[in-house]
Amino acid sequence: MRVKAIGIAPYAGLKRLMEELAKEDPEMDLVVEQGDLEEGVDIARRAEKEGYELVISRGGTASLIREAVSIPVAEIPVSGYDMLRVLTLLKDYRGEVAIVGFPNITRGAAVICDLLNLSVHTVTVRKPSEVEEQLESRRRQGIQVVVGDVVTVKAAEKLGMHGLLITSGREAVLDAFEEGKRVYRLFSRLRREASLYRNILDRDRRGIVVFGGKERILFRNPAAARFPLSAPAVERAIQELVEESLRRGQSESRLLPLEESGVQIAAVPLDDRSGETRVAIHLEKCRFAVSPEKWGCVEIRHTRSEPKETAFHRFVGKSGALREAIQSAQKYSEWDVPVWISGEEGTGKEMFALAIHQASPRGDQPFIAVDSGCLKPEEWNELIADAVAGPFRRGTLYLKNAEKIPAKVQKRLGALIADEGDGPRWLISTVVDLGKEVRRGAFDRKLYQLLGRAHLPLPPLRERKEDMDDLIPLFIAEGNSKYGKSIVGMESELIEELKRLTWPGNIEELKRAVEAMVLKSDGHYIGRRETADILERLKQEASRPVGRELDWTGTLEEMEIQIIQRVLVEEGMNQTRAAQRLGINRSTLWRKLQNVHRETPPGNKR
Ligand SMILES: Nc1ncnc2c1ncn2[C@@H]1O[C@H](COP(=O)(O)OP(=O)(O)OP(=O)(O)O)[C@@H](O)[C@H]1O
Repeated sequence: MRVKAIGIAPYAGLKRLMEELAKEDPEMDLVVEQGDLEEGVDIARRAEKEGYELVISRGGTASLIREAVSIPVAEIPVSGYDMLRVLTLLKDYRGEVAIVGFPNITRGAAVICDLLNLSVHTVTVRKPSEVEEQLESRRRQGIQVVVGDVVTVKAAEKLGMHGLLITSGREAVLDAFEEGKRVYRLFSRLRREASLYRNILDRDRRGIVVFGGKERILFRNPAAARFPLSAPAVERAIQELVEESLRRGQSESRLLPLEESGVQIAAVPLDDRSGETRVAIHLEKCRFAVSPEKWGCVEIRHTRSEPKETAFHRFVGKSGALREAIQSAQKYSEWDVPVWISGEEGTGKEMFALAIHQASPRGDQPFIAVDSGCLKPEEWNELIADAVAGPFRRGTLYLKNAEKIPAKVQKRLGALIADEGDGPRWLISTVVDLGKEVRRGAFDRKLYQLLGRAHLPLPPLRERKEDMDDLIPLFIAEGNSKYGKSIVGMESELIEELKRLTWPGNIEELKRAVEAMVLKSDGHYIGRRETADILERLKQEASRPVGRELDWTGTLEEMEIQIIQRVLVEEGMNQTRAAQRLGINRSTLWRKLQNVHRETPPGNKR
């Protein structure tokens, strides 16, 4: 490897020496020009433009060049030999001598003068402009001879003094050649590496932008131009993500709905030992159009605002059923498997799905909740494309009302899940009995079997009424902050009445009812009097069919089971009263109830 180098010699003799030595070095392709200080800098600048890869120069000239160009600069050192040579010359000189120069010269000179027992004044300067001033005052002291670099010698001549130049010897020049080649090799290796990374970044289809202190953009790849970086929503999201990622010292991401499609934005703090805070922003377009008009069916959340250990802390209620569900969900969150959550409307399915996501290793990625009933066929295609190869693949996709997924999509989902390749974590929820849907051919059997491996059945509120003792105060508190009230509780008689209702809309319905009561109440306690109309409405609601509408597609036996279930619920699970209403005796009811339990999906005790 030959190095195309430019030598910049501050004095003529050095030019000659460098040229002579370069001829003997097969790796050195050296052209030498003469130039001191600024003159040398101009030569170096020009040489860099002309494609030279290395500069070799000396002393102050080399230092100035280093500041001005971005190719490596090797310096011919002023060696001990050089100094020794010039001082030996002065050994027998009787008059006084001064050495005037930059620290690189005076430091070594002082030691040598000491060794040779020479009495020489050493004067250190920091700027070329100081040289003349120093020489002037030495001259006034009667000193006639000064030793130094080219600046010193030139100034001495101007003032009528004798200037002795410290010339560089062969060894110093050869040292500089070796140093230059070493630095050049290192430099070109780094440059090759940088160009490799640059190439990778330039071809990345993600937009990549690197910010360094005070929102300065240090780098952006060509793909970044496709993203509206200065759109207010994007700017805000980037700023928040940068702050968040630096605060936590980890990557943070967010899916942002933009006009024509969604964009996944991630902030990655860079630990590049530069001593400067740098954050890379990755931008990736979704194919799935997360447009505002679809916000009813698609919701994207970013959750890692709390430590993942607290994901399940928001659940209120001490019933065994709830605690059991939380335990299973915690277990499922650790495995990256699809989970099927079933339960009547408002039982907390989405809350569980979100908690599973948050507690999982994907918690810092987006959680995308999709209402399966809302999507058109082409939107399913986009959604799956983003799930397989787009930004959704790292997050969690929660498909609610999964019984409404079109048959074709069920098959594709089944194949995707069975494949177990890279892709999102799938969570799905249903309000209907999927087992029965499978039996009547309305749901894909393979998908059902894959989902059944991790099933989380959520019991309706009427089967865990003790949870209401904790839920009611929680919803009062939420109502207080929503409506600016300061209610401290609810009359116990009213609580008892609420517990007697069947709550077909479950926790969601309870929440809305309590909030409505908070809004109506003026005192510190919610009483029955001022909330009588709400209670009445709830009673009417409670008499509507529980769970879902009667399903007329099943067999006679299946419909009988549905009727028994509904009457039982409406009679507050009282079997005697239910049997009376149905016109059968209790033992017949009991026998039929055994069928009910057999028909219910595994673990879903209704
Ligand atoms: N154990 C609980 N503690 C506190 N709040 C709860 C609990 N369970 C559910 N909730 C609240 O009840 C409401 C309904 O829950 P969620 O939306 O998760 O139900 P869902 O089963 O997904 O409903 P749907 O079937 O209608 O989509 C939410 O506001 C949720 O925060």
